[in-house]
Amino acid sequence: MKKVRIFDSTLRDGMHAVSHQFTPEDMAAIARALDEAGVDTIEMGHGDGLGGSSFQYGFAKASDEDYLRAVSSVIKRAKLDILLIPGIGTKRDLEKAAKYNVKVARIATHVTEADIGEQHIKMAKDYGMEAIGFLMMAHMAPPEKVVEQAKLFESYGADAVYVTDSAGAMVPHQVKERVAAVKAAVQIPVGFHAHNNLGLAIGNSLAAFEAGADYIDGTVKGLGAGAGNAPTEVLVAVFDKLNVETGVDLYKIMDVAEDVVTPRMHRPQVIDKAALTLGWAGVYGSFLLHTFRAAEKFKVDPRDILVELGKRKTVGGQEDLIIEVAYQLSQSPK
Ligand SMILES: C[C@H](O)CC(=O)C(=O)O
Ligand SMILES: [Mn+2]
Repeated sequence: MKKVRIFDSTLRDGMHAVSHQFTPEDMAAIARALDEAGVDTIEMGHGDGLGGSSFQYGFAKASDEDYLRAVSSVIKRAKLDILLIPGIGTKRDLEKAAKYNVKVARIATHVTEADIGEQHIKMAKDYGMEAIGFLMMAHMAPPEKVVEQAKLFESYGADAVYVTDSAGAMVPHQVKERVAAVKAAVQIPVGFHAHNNLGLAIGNSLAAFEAGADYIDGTVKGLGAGAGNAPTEVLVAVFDKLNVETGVDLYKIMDVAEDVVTPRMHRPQVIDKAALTLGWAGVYGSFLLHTFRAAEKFKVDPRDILVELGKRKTVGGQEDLIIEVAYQLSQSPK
């Protein structure tokens, strides 16, 4: 029987959908339920990774350490995972994570900037963690470039590498081309992380699996940045129909969705016009909340801001440009 490893990021990407306001108790309740359902790997933390709680990225309800303590104390089977963007998270954050039995560190860089993750991959390995390179905004680079960058991560000692559709901007053939090219070029497992801005998160995840992806990301109820991610419970059902082993109990993960996560959601996870614009314009998912705030402040249509950010090919870390774009749009003649 074929197998796929499911990474659930409800407690990390899902934090974007609740403005990073899950409490440590919320996280512990969801983590316990995911663990009992058989999810292989559970990612947690601020939506922008360790160290993300800040004026720039939005303050979380609690500190990284409070979340780590709460979640690590309830997990029995699953591997605990964190995401770290070099520059937002630091060595000290990794050190903290190691103290709380974190087993997997995903080091996230823009798709053309794997080199800024070299030290962090090595540090994570030194802490005995599984270290994974996470190439964000993969739609912005052609397959050859994604391969070049994946090979860099492999050369730094990464245990796996991800093709990440941060903007939910890819259609299935683009996912297949990138995943298949990376799979053919590296010796390590390849993962795929979808966003649902074009309604393709499940379809793209399947395309990735068919192209050879070994690891697939989901979040319960699809909770995540923009229109969210591939819903874990749907992934489990679909893989089951295809006779692909996930290790996750389907009824239990459905129950996690309905009984544990839904009551804690701030709004339904839908493809609204802003999220659809993110996918269509190819803009970074975590820009959405900042865009709403700027649109409100400068009285402009959030879609105009997103389209302009797409034209300027903005990447994670350029959040301050959102204000600038909103201001400029508010000054331009109607
Ligand atoms: C920090 C981002 O939210 C990482 C991620 O999940 C993505 O790029 O997608
Ligand atoms: Mn994401």
